[in-house]
Amino acid sequence: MKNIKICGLSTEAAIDTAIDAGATHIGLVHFPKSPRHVSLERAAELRRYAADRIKTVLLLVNADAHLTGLAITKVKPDIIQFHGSETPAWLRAIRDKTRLGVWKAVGLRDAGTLERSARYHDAADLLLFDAPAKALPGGTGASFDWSLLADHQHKVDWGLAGGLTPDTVGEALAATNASLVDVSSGVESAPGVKDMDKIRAFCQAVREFDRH
Ligand SMILES: O=C(O)c1ccccc1N[C@@H]1O[C@H](COP(=O)(O)O)[C@@H](O)[C@H]1O
Repeated sequence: MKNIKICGLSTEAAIDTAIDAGATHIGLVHFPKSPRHVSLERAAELRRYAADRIKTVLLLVNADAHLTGLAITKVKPDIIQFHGSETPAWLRAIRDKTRLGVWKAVGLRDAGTLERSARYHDAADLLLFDAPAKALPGGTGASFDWSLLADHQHKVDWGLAGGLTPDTVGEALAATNASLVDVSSGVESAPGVKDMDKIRAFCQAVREFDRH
């Protein structure tokens, strides 16, 4: 079964919807420039609310050591998703210190970017391939050329993100066979406002793919 991460949640109702719909992970974004930003206090509340019903992923972008430490202590996520230009050494240090799961987002521009992502192989537990960063590093609804991933021999666990929607996720899975899909803006009615019907439809589309 494919893993499903619904990212950028900010309400208890959206967490319940994601769990009921069969998502495996929720994402909480702590990045002030994002329309989905939640304070560390709110992220901690939401994480406590989700408890062990689903894996909680805390998303940070180029946070410094102080903020990263504070975020981990307060929110106590299962996994941290680094979505900026964090280095392999930084990821290794976090993993060694915290024993948390460490995911690294990689903006996939071309085959060269994919080759260079190998530098994270012994630093991250999962690579999340996303569209290249623009004004914001992610959560923009932009997708990329999935054929880049089609015949690649992956050496670590990996997931697919970037512009996925309930209508496109089946095609994306058929093109890439990703074991995890991650969506944010594709299940919203406006930036930062999750749409419960779209969350359900997204999860249903993935489960339909699983069945065939
Ligand atoms: O969701 C955000 O606001 C966000 C902000 C900064 C970095 C990453 C962000 N989200 C991640 O971006 C990808 C793709 O999002 P989308 O589905 O294209 O909107 C996904 O990994 C989110 O976790």
